[in-house]
Amino acid sequence: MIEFEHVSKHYGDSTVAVADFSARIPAHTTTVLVGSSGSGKTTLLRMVNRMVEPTGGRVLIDGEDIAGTDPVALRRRIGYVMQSGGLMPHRSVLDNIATVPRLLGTSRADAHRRAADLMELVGLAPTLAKRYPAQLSGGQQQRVGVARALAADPNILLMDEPFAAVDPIVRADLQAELVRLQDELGKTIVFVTHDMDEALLLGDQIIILEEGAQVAQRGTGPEILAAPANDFVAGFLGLHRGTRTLHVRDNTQGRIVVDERGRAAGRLAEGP
Ligand SMILES: Nc1ncnc2c1ncn2[C@@H]1O[C@H](COP(=O)(O)OP(=O)(O)OP(=O)(O)O)[C@@H](O)[C@H]1O
Repeated sequence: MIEFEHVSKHYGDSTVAVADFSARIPAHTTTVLVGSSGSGKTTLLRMVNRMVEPTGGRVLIDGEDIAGTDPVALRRRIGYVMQSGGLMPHRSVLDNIATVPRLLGTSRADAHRRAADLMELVGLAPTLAKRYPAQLSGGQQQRVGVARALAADPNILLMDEPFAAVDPIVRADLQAELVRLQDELGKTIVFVTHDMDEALLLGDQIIILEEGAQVAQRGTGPEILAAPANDFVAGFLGLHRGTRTLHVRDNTQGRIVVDERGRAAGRLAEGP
């Protein structure tokens, strides 16, 4: 479990990226931080692997304050996937994926074997192993990024808008793959996006952020769809524009979520 306890982040005198944020991210689930540009999502994500140090408050992983851990060691046991892929351009796909296991002392042969398995896991053909990142499509590069993040078998996976730069059809493929992977692997995933549809698809828990990482609402997708907390959330959901395709409907078995054709897409959990 990851816990944010009253964390804040100030830059200089005037920028408050994060005012006062607290949250619990349960293990083996996907939590999506969603909000508009500049709301502090990336800042929060990077606090988890100490790429950003909070100005105040604490971040705990399994009860341990990470301020007392070695940041390099911490980063090697947390997977991190960025929008840009962040692949090393002069290294092959296989070497890119094998990077962290090699740094952790795994032999080259073992690291390559593991990398080949991971390529299969994320849906990359073995024939791509010797290519360089520039010889891959955007979607393939993001798959390499996911495989690399999984290479050291981390419990935690941080994903910062990993699918934002690819076209909508490839994005839908990557999202579906992530759902499948997560079913199989059960990682603790923190996923940042500004796309509410992506949040609804991937998030067991969704935290909607306003400027300064103020929490506008948190809950499951169906909970948020059923009862948007305020106008900001309703606006974010696109309810004012009538563009949202999922709706909540009451039937004899309780409240269900239905898609644009009225087909049931899920059941709304009973509140406490
Ligand atoms: N190194 C920095 N120095 C100064 N200000 C920063 C720095 N990093 C982020 N900020 C500011 O902190 C605020 C939150 O930034 P952050 O990148 O966390 O937002 P975000 O929600 O991830 O946005 P986006 O969706 O555009 O990536 C912004 O106002 C940003 O300009």
